[in-house]
Amino acid sequence: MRVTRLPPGPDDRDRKSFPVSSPQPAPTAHTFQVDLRGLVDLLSHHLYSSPKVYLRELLQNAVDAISARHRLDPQAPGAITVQAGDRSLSVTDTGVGLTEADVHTFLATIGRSSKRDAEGRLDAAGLAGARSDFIGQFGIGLLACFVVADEITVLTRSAATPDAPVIEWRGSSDGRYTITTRPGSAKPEPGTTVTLVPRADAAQWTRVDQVIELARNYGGLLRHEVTVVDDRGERTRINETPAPWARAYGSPLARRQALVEHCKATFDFTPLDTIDLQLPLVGLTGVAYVLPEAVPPSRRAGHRVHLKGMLVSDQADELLPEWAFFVRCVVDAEGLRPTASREGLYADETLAAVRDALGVRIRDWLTGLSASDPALLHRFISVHHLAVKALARYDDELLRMLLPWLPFETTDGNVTLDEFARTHRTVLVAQTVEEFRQVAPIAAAAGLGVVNGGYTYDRDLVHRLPELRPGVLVTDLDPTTVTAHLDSVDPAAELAAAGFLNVAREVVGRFDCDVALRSFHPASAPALLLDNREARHERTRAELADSSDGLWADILGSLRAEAPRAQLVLNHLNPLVRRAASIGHRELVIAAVEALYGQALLLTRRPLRASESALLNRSFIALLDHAMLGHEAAGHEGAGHDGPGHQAGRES
Ligand SMILES: Nc1ncnc2c1ncn2[C@@H]1O[C@H](COP(=O)(O)OP(=O)(O)OP(=O)(O)O)[C@@H](O)[C@H]1O
Repeated sequence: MRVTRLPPGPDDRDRKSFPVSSPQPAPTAHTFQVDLRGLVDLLSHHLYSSPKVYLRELLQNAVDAISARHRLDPQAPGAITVQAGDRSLSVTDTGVGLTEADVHTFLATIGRSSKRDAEGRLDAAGLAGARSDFIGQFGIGLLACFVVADEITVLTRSAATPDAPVIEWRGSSDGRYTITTRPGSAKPEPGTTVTLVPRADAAQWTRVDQVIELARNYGGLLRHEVTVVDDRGERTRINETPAPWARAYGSPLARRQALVEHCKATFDFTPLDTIDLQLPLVGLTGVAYVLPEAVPPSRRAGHRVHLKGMLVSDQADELLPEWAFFVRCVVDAEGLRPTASREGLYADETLAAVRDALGVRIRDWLTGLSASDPALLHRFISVHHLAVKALARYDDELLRMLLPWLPFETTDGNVTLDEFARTHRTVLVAQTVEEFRQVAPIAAAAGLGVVNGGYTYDRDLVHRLPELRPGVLVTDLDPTTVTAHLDSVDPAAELAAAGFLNVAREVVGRFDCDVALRSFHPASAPALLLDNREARHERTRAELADSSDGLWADILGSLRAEAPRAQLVLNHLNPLVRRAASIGHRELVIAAVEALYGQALLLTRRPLRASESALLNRSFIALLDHAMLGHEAAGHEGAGHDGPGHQAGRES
């Protein structure tokens, strides 16, 4: 390998020097030395993800060489043959070939590429030609061969200079190379053959079955014919051109089936649908396959991106917007830039524009389905409704189009918001799943319409309903709304229970909770605790403010907000509540209220605070104590078969 000595730059002559007392000795120029082994180690361990990239680099050089030859002669043959034997591997192309001078300049100079001009521009003239013809650009690709072999042999004949001799170049991983002129018969036609003898530890990468698999993976979409030949002369065709989505088929159904097969072979799933992708500005074509099963949005997308047919990445999640996690794509593009390892895409403005444009395409497919194939849309939504909801939150048009299809959990069952709003002009939103579970049956019995807003995205989406369906009112479920819709009890019963209710208010008032007596179904439920998140936060804040002092208490105090108090609704239809309302024993009433409150509290399934656990404990002990006292008293009277509740009911 050669390291180019840098000529003195014009700046060296013009550079101004600072005044110094004695003349300085003239600086001596030196040249960087390159330790090729160190460089190969860097590439193999830090740039490339696996030794297998050697084949990609060889295929890519062959493709570029054919492209360069086609610039000279569009009729020239374009074929690549990989010979995979037990002891060596070679890649032969019918490309432009190299003269001896080319070999010194391009092949043997690290970082030099015929695909850029001397200033490093990609749109160089001459052999390089237009950038858009080539995949390579960095001038390091051939080094990937040293990851699997210690020596590379290149036998080449130039098409650009037909009378130039056949050249054999042997490069070694220690940095030395030799050049030999060979007779014309050694390579009768223009083109290049690169041969490697793998090191013992890398032999697995050049075995014929591995080579076929790698060639299919990297080169399955190459536009020139690629064939792998084994020791016995058996030929395996690697690619069929054009790409599956660009071929002509007898019918739309035949095309559809072919793409389904392609998806199965590539991603191992049967797609729900396929979306054609085309962005002529960057020469991109391809297809997005819709996943038949839901995936967590955080899962990496794994799109396959080819540049000019050559696979660059099979994990390119930056190709589509994050929300499009329900598709997997295969695309082939002209105008995207690979990174130097050629295992990812360079994150430039073009990639950002491509991502946006592909996002629009996928969104259009989605919105178009509602008109073209409602049954498919239905299936899609039942699998991917979370993805669609995530998307619809930020996309008004999509929300408008898909709202009629999105399912929500409501007091009418699993229905769409549109359907729900037809029967409930006021839509109440429970903010947590627990709140919904607890309140929904009672609210439904009272004729209220409640949507479970406890799931990700649902609350936000329901609140946007009035924008799309004017006249519908959406409001968060709060305790007073529910209580207002439950049947009130008749004034005489309310009066009779007044003493009991006063004690109850005293007991639960300490927990910032009001008490109401109502009749509601199911009658088996003695009490309902209506509470919401804001009210709870407000209470926690107030508690903290009370227990802190100084500045902290002032800060917490200034955050005070008007939040609805919790409400304990006692059910007058419930026999236990009626009985509790009729007893006059103050301590037993207190224990009963604490127990009713505690039970309603447990049904909310939220974590209990220390004071609430203490209340539950207290009421349990008090009731137990009371039951045993009652039992003893009954024993004395010789009426030991009455249950404790019965006893308690009789005390007055
Ligand atoms: N099969 C080939 N036929 C003709 N020229 C070749 C062939 N393989 C390599 N070369 C020449 O050797 C140069 C260096 O190749 P190398 O693979 O190291 O880098 P590159 O292809 O230019 O860029 P990259 O590092 O991006 O792959 C190429 O620019 C090309 O001029």
